[in-house]
Amino acid sequence: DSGSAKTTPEKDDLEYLTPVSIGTPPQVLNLDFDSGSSDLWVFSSELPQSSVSGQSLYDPSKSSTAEEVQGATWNISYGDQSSSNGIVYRDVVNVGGVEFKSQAVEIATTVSSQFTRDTNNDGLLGLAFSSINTVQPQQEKTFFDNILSNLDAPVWTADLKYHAPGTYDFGVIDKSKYTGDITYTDVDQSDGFWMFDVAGYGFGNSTFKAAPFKGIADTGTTLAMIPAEIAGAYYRQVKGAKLDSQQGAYVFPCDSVLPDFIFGVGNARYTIPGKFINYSLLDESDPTTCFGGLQPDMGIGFAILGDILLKSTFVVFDAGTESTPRLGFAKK
Ligand SMILES: O=C(NNC1=NCCC1)c1ccc(Br)cc1
Repeated sequence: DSGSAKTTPEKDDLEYLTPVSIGTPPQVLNLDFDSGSSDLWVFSSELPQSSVSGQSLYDPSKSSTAEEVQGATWNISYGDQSSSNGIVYRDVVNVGGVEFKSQAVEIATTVSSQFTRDTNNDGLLGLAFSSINTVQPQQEKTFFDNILSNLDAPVWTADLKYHAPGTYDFGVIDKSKYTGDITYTDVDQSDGFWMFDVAGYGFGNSTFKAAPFKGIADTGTTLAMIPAEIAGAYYRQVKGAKLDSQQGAYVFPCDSVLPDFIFGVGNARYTIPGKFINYSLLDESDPTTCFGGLQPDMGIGFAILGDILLKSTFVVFDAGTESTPRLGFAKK
């Protein structure tokens, strides 16, 4: 099997939403594909109306193939302090033409206010490793893990774009989506994430610095959270940039010209255009102050390489054969 699903950015590329078909007859929900978590959960008919503001709801009672997983519950919180929890059904799930008949579909009975406010986001589809799935008492597998043995190749790929729709592919590496070679690097999955070594960085007129640091490839995080000293050195090149102590984030005049940011994977070098790093207005009421797409990580010991970085490349998430999983990066 192989399949391809179009993914569409919300305003400012805050997140990318991908249609997923669940149940019989199919109920289509738009989910946030998240390589930083491993639960597939959806807004559901079981939520109090006060928690729903326009989202599409999965109603298992309307699906002839839905079966409740007796006694199973889930409870997740994300890096941005959002959270959700609920109970578990199994049902047929189809992504871009690739189907799994008994996927754990975690239905929300509670969602935090960030999710309620995010009116087009109907839930998440986790694509990190199944070792961090939160279902209890028996952990469930991710959609990718479930379909892996049926895929023509043990991979999924992300082709995210700046302010434009992209694609998530499963089971195939589409040569039309990248140029040159794919550079692969080993993944350490021990924390359940797609964690890899960034070989170094460069920006503006400074030469590339071979200063390796670890990071996770996280399609569910909007920005790129990098080591604080690197973020500091980058914004020192931006006239008027400052660390907004209230946000704990760098802001700068919106008319700033931001340098490109180079990152290394193995011997390869990839460029995040400065344009991508001029992420958005800090708030709609002040059109002169903008918010950076590169921000300091919170000292958790590794970087969180979210969409700002991922959208500048074509990324292969490779489960590998019996060997270790790996990540591939290519220019596009
Ligand atoms: O939650 C994480 N990624 N996904 C999402 N963020 C917001 C909604 C979905 C995340 C994962 C690992 C680390 Br370390 C920090 C954050």
